[in-house]
Amino acid sequence: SRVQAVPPGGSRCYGDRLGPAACRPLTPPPTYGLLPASQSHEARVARVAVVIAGARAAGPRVFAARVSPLDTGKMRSSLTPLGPPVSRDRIITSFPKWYTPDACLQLKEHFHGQVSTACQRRNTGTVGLKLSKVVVVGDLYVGKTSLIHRFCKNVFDRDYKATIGVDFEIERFEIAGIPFSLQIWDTAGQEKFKCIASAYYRGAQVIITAFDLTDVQTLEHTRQWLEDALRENEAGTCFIFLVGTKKDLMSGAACEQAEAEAVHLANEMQAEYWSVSAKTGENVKAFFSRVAALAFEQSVLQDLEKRPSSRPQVSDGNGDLIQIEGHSPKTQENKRPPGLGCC
Ligand SMILES: Nc1nc2c(ncn2[C@@H]2O[C@H](COP(=O)(O)OP(=O)(O)OP(=O)(O)O)[C@@H](O)[C@H]2O)c(=O)[nH]1
Repeated sequence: SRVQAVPPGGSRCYGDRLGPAACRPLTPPPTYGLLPASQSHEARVARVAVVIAGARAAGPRVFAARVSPLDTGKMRSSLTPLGPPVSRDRIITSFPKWYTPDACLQLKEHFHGQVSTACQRRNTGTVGLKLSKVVVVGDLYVGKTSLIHRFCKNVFDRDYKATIGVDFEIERFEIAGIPFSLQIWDTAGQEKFKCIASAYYRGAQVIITAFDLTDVQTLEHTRQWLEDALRENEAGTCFIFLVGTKKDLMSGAACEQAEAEAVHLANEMQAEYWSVSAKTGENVKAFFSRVAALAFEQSVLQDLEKRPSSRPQVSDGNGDLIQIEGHSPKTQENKRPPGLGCC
């Protein structure tokens, strides 16, 4: 594809086939994000176009490096608790439940004991200041963008506008009294944009593989999407979700059949299964609350694990205390590496 110039304030569009009308408008970069807030929106749009153009010439790695979501240095400062309070429906006080016990990552109903204690003592380290990365992948037209927009903006657009490359939203929560943010990456399902989108898979704490409940082929393709996303991440570090979209278009036996197939595949993938509808909003909030809670808990546990003082101490026989190396603060409650299924 040829790289096109982006008109000031116009759409993000650099494919041959898609005209500006077919493209999603560029989300204005967040002020704490990748580009200086002092620039006008037009200037920032133009700069994104330049970055994209450079990246297309040099390959997706460079693109990822230039605007890497892992470069959170600038983001941290603005994610301090000084921001506006989170909206009520982003406040999570009890551990959100799974969709089905037949394919869920954790069957427990409460936060891990050590996490609850750390939250009560406001002793969650840097967790409240970090962004947890969530990547949404899946075939074109399955409804990835619609799902994200329903959750983040509470809107639904019936018209299809292909995602070009990637886009992201940041959603702030308060979990067990601690601020927590998800950075939700929407990736393009179209094959020709895959190389750009895949440059953003790295560093994901959560991978959401989406398929259309009305199209069984899109379910079959989720294996490949997951494989591609996992290739960019360390084994066993990601929570995996399999999400069937457009639930409003399914009912009765057909829905049960589609869900049964999906649950079967979710178990093979070690994923948690959810059915949602971006159109009606069914299960959308519950799903993202579950994502946020699992990611939050894992982040707190990892933070506790890193602290030398959290390691248990035993006497060395001479009256001195020594720390037990490599001991995890996790208890029986959470024995497996976070991210692996534990039903
Ligand atoms: N009925 C119904 N339609 C939906 C739902 N979610 C998405 N759609 C429609 O499905 C089409 C594709 O949705 P998108 O969200 O753009 O799909 P996408 O997966 O982001 O597509 P790409 O950006 O090309 O990867 C749009 O016309 C949406 O209106 C849903 O829950 N119910």
